[in-house]
Amino acid sequence: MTNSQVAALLKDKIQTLPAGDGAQVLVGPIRLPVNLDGSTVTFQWYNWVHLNEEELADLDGGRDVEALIGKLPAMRLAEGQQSSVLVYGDFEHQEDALIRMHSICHTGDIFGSKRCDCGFQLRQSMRMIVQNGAGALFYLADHEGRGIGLFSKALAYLLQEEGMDTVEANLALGFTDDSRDYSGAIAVLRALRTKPVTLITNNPKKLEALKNAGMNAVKRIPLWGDVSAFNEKYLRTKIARSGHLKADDTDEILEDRIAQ
Ligand SMILES: Nc1nc2c(ncn2[C@@H]2O[C@H](COP(=O)(O)OP(=O)(O)OP(=O)(O)O)[C@@H](O)[C@H]2O)c(=O)[nH]1
Repeated sequence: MTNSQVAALLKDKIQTLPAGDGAQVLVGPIRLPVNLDGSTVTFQWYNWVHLNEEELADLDGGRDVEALIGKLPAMRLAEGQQSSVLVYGDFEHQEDALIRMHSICHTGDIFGSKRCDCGFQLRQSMRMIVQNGAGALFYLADHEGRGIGLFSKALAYLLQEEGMDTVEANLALGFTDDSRDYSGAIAVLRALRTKPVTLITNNPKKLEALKNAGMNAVKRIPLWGDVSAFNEKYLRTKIARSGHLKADDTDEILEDRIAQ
């Protein structure tokens, strides 16, 4: 099959969204049945890659799908990471929709590490979105370790074992506490929905990022849980130093753990 024939099959599922110093090339929707607590739930999955202006110029601003197909092997995409979004229900039209901007956590999301609450938040937010009837889970691949990358997060973990908290460890390695950027995800959200969204997060900076980008994000639902001896300090540091907001029952959730 020629690149032109492949492009003809795919072109209706590929769009280019202006973002920052280039654009996101967004692919989807793709039907994705997911095992959620033993039930099969079908999401619509979208994936995107950021291309800079120079890369876009070779692709007629992203419109030349045939040229894009031809370039894929040389782009070595497996060496970087691409973000994606799982969409559920009538995300474009339902009045109330939940979204989660989930920062990738290799250790928590994939291995089930108990040093953080990320794996719990990932699964729980999927449940909440399905229960709500419509929503979207953005899985942000360039956010590892709050933007420091997996290798640096490994070093930060070692420094934490020497007594530093998460913020001190990031600073000691020459980073800020939090260098995450949401502009790519926001460009995609804008293409998928313009009605208001409610954000699942304990982090008010995420809501601010959406609001500052002009998004219709007014509400926030907290998400605390899966507290254990392994992540209690991490969770308390989030509240004490990183500006995460407690919910009405957060103290109870933390104290319950201690009583166990
Ligand atoms: N630098 C660093 N990053 C960590 C550590 N533990 C988890 N992370 C990363 O933190 C990110 C999640 O950020 P959190 O601060 O837990 O939570 P948040 O995303 O700001 O807020 P929520 O929306 O409430 O989850 C993920 O990318 C994890 O990889 C750690 O000890 N050090």
